[in-house]
Amino acid sequence: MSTIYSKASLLQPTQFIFSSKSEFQLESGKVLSSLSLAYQTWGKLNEDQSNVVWVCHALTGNHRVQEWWGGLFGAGKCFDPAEYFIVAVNVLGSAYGSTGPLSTDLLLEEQFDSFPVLTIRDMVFGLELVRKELKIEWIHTLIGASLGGQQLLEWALLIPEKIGSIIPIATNLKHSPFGIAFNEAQRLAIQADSTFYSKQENGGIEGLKAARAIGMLSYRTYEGYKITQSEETDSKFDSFKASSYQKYQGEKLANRFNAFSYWVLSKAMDSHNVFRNRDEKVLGKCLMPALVIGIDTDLLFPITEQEELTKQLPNARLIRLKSDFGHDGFLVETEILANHITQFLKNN
Ligand SMILES: CC(=O)SCCNC(=O)CCNC(=O)[C@H](O)C(C)(C)COP(=O)(O)OP(=O)(O)OC[C@H]1O[C@@H](n2cnc3c(N)ncnc32)[C@H](O)[C@@H]1OP(=O)(O)O
Ligand SMILES: N[C@@H](CCO)C(=O)O
Repeated sequence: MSTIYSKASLLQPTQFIFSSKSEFQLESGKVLSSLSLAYQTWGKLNEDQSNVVWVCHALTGNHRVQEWWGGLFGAGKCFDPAEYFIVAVNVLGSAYGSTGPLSTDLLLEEQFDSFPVLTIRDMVFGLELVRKELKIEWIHTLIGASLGGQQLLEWALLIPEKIGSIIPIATNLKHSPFGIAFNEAQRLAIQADSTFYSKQENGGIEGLKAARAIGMLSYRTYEGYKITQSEETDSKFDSFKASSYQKYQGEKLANRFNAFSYWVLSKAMDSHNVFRNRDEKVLGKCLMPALVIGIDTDLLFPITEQEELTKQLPNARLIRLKSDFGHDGFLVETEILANHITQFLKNN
């Protein structure tokens, strides 16, 4: 195990690696031969350890929250590191330093397309290891959207007595048939690239680009594309802006991610079901205040899913966020999000 905890007193985000040489048991029954989790802390843990804000990131996000949620985290923002001790872990299976399909310290039979199936619960057991390493016994606020919200819910069910409040955004209690179908369409695109099976770092990269282009359709909306990708002229019959946008988004992801992690994380998203092997009233034990946020145009995690979540959590309030940007609204509409969160933090 390795951390340099005292560095967390700096007001700059600081990166760490948690590592364990012990086998890590997965829900599938398989084990990972070793485990590393990249994480970041930002701010200072106060004396009574009451100021922890823990962030769970979405599919292709990472632990460096300032890079993708700068509207919520930073000096003068609703989660200001001068006030809060902000922790985020790069999720197990991802591509930003945590154990994933490209980790060279894994056995060969665990790498590339042979990386074992992960579930959201596996990810949360990874978060638990980091929490224990940091000796955090109380999380003031746990926040996460999309796949991050799925982790949040699983974690809140695992340690409800250690969590002060939760902010699940654009997420669900179990992944829908529609969501699984979207993920499968993306995995089919990856599989259609035969280099996915070549046991090389860049394997499946063309497939990944196509997968991202498909994914974008589930993250955005008709209206969003109309606003950003409409042509200025009616004279065109080819080379449309919307086409080059789709290609660009594929390239952009391919430059910062890999097909194997994308595969594994999308499978984990599919696995999400808080009711698996549990009672149907299980949410009743999450008594902490909850600010549930949904986006009115979200196709992938429609607001009916957050309505159901709000109904099942004993102490929850639902905010319906208006956005033209669909599911990705949680990354785009940070000003409105920040207003609601600031109000929630004042009241709890
Ligand atoms: C620094 C990092 O790597 S952050 C890593 C963490 N990433 C994440 O957490 C993932 C979450 N983030 C996201 O999904 C996205 O970044 C979002 C939702 C926040 C915003 O999406 P973006 O792709 O940045 O915005 P948007 O959809 O408006 O596209 C803008 C980009 O498309 C380009 N673009 C727009 N229209 C077109 C077009 N017709 N043809 C080609 N390119 C186009 C723009 O030039 C811009 O390029 P840039 O990103 O290189 O500046
Ligand atoms: N834009 C988000 C979508 C999934 O929530 C991501 O890439 O993580």
